[in-house]
Amino acid sequence: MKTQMETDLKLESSLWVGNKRHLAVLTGWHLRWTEADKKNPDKKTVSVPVAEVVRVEEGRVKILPHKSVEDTGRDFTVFYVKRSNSRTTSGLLWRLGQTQFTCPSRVLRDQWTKHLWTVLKTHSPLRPHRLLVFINPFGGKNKGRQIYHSLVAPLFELAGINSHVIVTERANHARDHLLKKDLTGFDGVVCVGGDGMFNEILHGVIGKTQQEAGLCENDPAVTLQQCPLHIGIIPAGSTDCVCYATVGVIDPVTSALHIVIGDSQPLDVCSVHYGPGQVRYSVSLVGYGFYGDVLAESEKHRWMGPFRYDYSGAVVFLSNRSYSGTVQYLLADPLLSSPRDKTRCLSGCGVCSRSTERLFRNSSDSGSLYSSYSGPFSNDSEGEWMSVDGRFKCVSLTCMSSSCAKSPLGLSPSAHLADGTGDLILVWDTNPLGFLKYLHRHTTTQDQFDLPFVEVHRVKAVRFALASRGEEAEDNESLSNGMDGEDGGHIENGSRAGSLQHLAAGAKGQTMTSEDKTVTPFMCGLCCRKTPAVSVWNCDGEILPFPEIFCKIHGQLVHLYARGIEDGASLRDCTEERVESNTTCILQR
Ligand SMILES: Nc1ncnc2c1ncn2[C@@H]1O[C@H](COP(=O)(O)OP(=O)(O)OP(=O)(O)O)[C@@H](O)[C@H]1O
Repeated sequence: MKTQMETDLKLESSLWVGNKRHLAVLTGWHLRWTEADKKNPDKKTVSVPVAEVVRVEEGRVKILPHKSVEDTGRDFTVFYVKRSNSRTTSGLLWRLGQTQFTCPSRVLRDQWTKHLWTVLKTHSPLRPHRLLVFINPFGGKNKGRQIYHSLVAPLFELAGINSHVIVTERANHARDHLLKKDLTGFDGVVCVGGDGMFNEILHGVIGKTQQEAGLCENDPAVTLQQCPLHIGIIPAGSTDCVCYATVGVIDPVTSALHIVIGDSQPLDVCSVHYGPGQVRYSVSLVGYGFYGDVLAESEKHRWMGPFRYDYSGAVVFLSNRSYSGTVQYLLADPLLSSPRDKTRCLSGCGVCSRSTERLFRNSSDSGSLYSSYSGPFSNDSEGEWMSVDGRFKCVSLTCMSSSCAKSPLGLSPSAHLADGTGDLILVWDTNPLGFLKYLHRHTTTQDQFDLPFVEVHRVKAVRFALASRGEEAEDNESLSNGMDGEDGGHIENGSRAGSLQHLAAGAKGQTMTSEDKTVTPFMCGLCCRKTPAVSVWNCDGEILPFPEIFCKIHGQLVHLYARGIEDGASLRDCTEERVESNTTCILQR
């Protein structure tokens, strides 16, 4: 069915592109042009969604090496998003396409530009006009400034975006600025850096929103206010996992174009409450055990650069540790989706869009999540609380697939960006070979959950408590016994029954003793029986100083300038083959 916009705004003319006559058509949704030569059987149509038109300018416009405009009175230039395949990753790269049209008269030219500007305004209400940009000059390979000024700033300028740029001088500079300064007039915040820098900005934006709403973000019972400022990520870090999982490629030009056209991707955020009333936010990994130990170990080897993660991973793997604890989790509705349904959260994801309505319908009473946590377990209206205890290699919670270049499908390949849930992955204690198999599957397309010692649950909240010292001693003993003769199966030394238990007990977080915090030198677990009792939590690359935590997922708390991972196969069918050859691609890296 045609919309009002489509029927009202149809414009069709014969225009020149280069030295060839074309039939150009503008509807409410698309700008299309096709070569008018009836004899040419190979003529192609270029079809650009209006939402992906970056800029329309009168005259013949060139932007490289410097912007120049030649106005003959009959020309106009359209800049738009053009897709191409990436040679290095599986995703689609976005580039700036440019086409010059020549009209038979100035009147027709004015009619075309006026119509294009009108549809652009109507279609893209979220295009930013003013942005606050933070550049971490020391992220990744120290190229943040260069990436921004050579690849991103020219696009912002072309799109008429006014940017206020701050090069950070210390860690938490961006977060403090966001919390303290007046942000009136800004449409969004841009992070030029890696995941650590994004996390800083995430804390600043969420903190500022709650501050202005008069809400106490440390209180897990509070329903946090959705943040009005969009966040854009220009990848310039070492891993750039959040960018990869929300855009599909790590490419500054692609990300800049998503910002320019005002794409909007809602994102779930996990609040992690620990210690006496403290909170941190996570969008990718909250991990205890292996992932906590790898982070703690890698902090000692920062001088190695990004290689420190591989090195520390190997060291921690060889230490063969496992930890006791009790994990309690509030199950999400299994009828809506499942972490093993083999779907992927792609651009326009049905699960996320169905969740949008549900999340906002329930937002008025979602504070009751925490009430269920502090009281006895029950099958309340929010879902079912479950409890398991035993020894784990790792306990991980992720709000997204957490895919990255090294693990293209991620920690939980079917996790959704914006459905108000997270995936809890419990890897029970197993022998080193079994655990290696689990880790290796992250780098392949094999199902990492199809192992007897791994389970995954789609959840809305999680609580982790340490085992009591008595239980732990027992566990350690059974660990040493269980080591012998196991091959890939998990070592049965805890309760996996999913028994319903009382949550009130131990609700207060236990702090680590100084003995727990002391880093024991890692040694091969096969020859070293005494392992430390407590690990640390890795919260999106930050170490949490308390092992007992409560996590709650806040559906769609923030919005990114992104649209989720595009399905390359379907887009290739509908756009790439129809792009004509004389369309130039500028700003190519
Ligand atoms: N000027 C600065 N000096 C020192 N540290 C900074 C500065 N600006 C930001 N930081 C901090 O540097 C940390 C790491 O930065 P960033 O995430 O950009 O790069 P990275 O660690 O190389 O990449 P990734 O996080 O993707 O692995 C962030 O936690 C941030 O708080």
